[in-house]
Amino acid sequence: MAAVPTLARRIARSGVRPLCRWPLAWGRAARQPPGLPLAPCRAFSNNKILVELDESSGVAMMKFKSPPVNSLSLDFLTEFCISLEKLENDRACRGVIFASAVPRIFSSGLDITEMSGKSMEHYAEFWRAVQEMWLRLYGSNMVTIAAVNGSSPAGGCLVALSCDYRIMVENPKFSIGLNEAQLGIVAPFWFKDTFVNVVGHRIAERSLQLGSLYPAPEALKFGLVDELVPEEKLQEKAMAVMAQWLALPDHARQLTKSMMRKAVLDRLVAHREEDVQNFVSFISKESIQKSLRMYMEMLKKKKS
Ligand SMILES: CCCCCCC/C=C/C(=O)SCCNC(=O)CCNC(=O)[C@H](O)C(C)(C)COP(=O)(O)OP(=O)(O)OC[C@H]1O[C@@H](n2cnc3c(N)ncnc32)[C@H](O)[C@@H]1OP(=O)(O)O
Repeated sequence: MAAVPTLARRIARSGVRPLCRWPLAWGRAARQPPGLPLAPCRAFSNNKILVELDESSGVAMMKFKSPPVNSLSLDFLTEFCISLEKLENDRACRGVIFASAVPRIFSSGLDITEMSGKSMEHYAEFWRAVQEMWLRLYGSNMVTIAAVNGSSPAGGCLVALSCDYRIMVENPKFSIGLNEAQLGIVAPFWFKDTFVNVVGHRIAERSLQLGSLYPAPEALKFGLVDELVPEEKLQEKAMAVMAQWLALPDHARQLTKSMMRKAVLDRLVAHREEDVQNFVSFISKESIQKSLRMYMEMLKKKKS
């Protein structure tokens, strides 16, 4: 399997820079009365992701900072996996909240430029990184909460669906869903499985066939997200939900999570290379490349 060495090499090459070891403005520091000693907070950052871990609560905040739209490029996915692995191996960390540092967009999904006009080798490397991101996030032992502070189509929706809980800003201009069919492409079986596990078979089947994107209030109606809050309450709400989930013993929660998700994870692990080959042969078809080019053109025209 070429997958593991390739990603491992990219991880080894990538520099993750420690930023500081004291509290930052988003967590306890913001709530702590003045004059009291502050619990330590560790932060690290790479080019596209910023992580702050509050050691006293065991909660990390991972912020996506890859403007203009937090698209899931190969570099983004590699940095995401490195950051998640660091937290997973850190005994001080029990939960992660994911949010965007880019206004109005949580993530625009897979970076279309990684799937268009590139070599077969590139498509294979990119797809392995997408698989790796999902395997690590869906299979994480930590409590994972998506604080969806903007639109979140396709791969962005998958990130949110892979978490344990989703809180979205109540703005109806923000939409979420697996819209792959609108691009003329097909969500793979493990995107579908993850979706079915959240919303059920019927809603997933209809939404996938139509490539539906749902405004936040509609997404709430059928459980694609768990709750809506005003933007200014999002962080506070995510911390409160996290505290609820962390109140349980880790081992009981982790074993339960694994019981619920194992079959779906195992299915990709068992067919990983086949899934890569399937993606490469699908995405390199001229008809699919044409659809992607037209979609990118449509995005550009929408602006003018
Ligand atoms: C057998 C296997 C089959 C294959 C399975 C593949 C599964 C695929 C999963 C995916 O995730 S595909 C990607 C789907 N994503 C989308 O459809 C979102 C597209 N983007 C938008 O709808 C909008 O950009 C937005 C996110 C709602 C933001 O709108 P806004 O008006 O704020 O910004 P824009 O002007 O539209 O975009 C700015 C800039 O960014 C470029 N861009 C947007 N999204 C992507 C993307 N996903 N990948 C790459 N680039 C993207 C956009 O073209 C603009 O570029 P410039 O014109 O400024 O150069």
